[in-house]
Amino acid sequence: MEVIQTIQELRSQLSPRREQGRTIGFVPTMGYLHEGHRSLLERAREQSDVVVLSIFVNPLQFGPTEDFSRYPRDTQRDLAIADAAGADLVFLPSVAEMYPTHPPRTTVTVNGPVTSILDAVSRPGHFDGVATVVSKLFHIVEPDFAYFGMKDAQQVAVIRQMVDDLNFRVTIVPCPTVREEDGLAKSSRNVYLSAEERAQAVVLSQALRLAQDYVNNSKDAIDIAGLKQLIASHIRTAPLAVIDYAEAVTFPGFEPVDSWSPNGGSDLIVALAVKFGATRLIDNTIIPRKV
Ligand SMILES: Nc1ncnc2c1ncn2[C@@H]1O[C@H](COP(=O)(O)OP(=O)(O)OP(=O)(O)O)[C@@H](O)[C@H]1O
Ligand SMILES: CC(C)(CO)[C@@H](O)C(=O)[O-]
Ligand code: BAL
Repeated sequence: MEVIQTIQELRSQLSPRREQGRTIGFVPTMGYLHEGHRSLLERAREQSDVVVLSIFVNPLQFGPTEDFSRYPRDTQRDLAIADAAGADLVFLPSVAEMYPTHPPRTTVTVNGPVTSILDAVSRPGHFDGVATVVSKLFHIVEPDFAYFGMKDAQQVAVIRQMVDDLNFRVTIVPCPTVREEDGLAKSSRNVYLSAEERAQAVVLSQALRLAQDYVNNSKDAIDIAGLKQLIASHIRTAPLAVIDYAEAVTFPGFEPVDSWSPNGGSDLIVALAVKFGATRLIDNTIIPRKV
């Protein structure tokens, strides 16, 4: 496994492989790798000839009061995990390498319903930061396939829209959310949780399961306000939990609806953002329509 810090060196490593007709699979991350990241690398290893991992804590996608400077970092451990999971090249750029002018002179904005709700509202500018860095990384790596986790389902939708609208020649591969045994979605930020917060954080996945059961047991169209109330009441059983949002919107359109029927036109995504102290966790589940 090669560890590369500059754009020029990465391009010169990838060009000959591409010319030999080898497919490139790309897993962009912010590091502090866990089993969720590993599952993306393994999926890339199965599907692509060359697996590229990037580790870059992107300042552009953090708000001024967010955790950019304290975001967990452990490069040596990350490299060992990446190697074991079959990465061929690890791209570890500095902020100056990615943003020679900071703030950057040119950015990418994704518009429409997908960036009008949920994390787009709670984290203003976040998806511009994500779209900008991912488009730069796509231009640098020129992958055939890029792998993203569905824990960040709205991010997947934003990137898919960007890829469609700006004609990137990459196939986005969404990968399922990997969870702890009790259901908590794996996340680099779980490390911030105290023991008490960690124990209570199980309410997120439990609330999603409740939502699924509620829909499965309903014969009629679902009243979304009622569904949201059910989820929120369950989350509030955790005394340390503070709800940022607990929403249910169409998927993949991310459009608000008052009611939803499994016999209707689209799937439903139930999406949560919950704070425990300064730690903000997200999770979601997709409830499919009947086909
Ligand atoms: N539990 C998970 N299962 C599958 N994929 C995941 C999981 N957690 C993160 N990913 C995916 O890994 C990629 C890199 O994410 P990132 O490095 O931000 O990790 P993270 O654990 O989501 O960190 P954060 O604490 O910032 O939420 C993204 O595509 C993300 O969706
Ligand atoms: C896609 C990404 C690596 C862009 O910085 C980040 O948003 C993440 O880790 O999900
Ligand atoms: N996992 C998405 C990256 C972020 O929270 O900034």
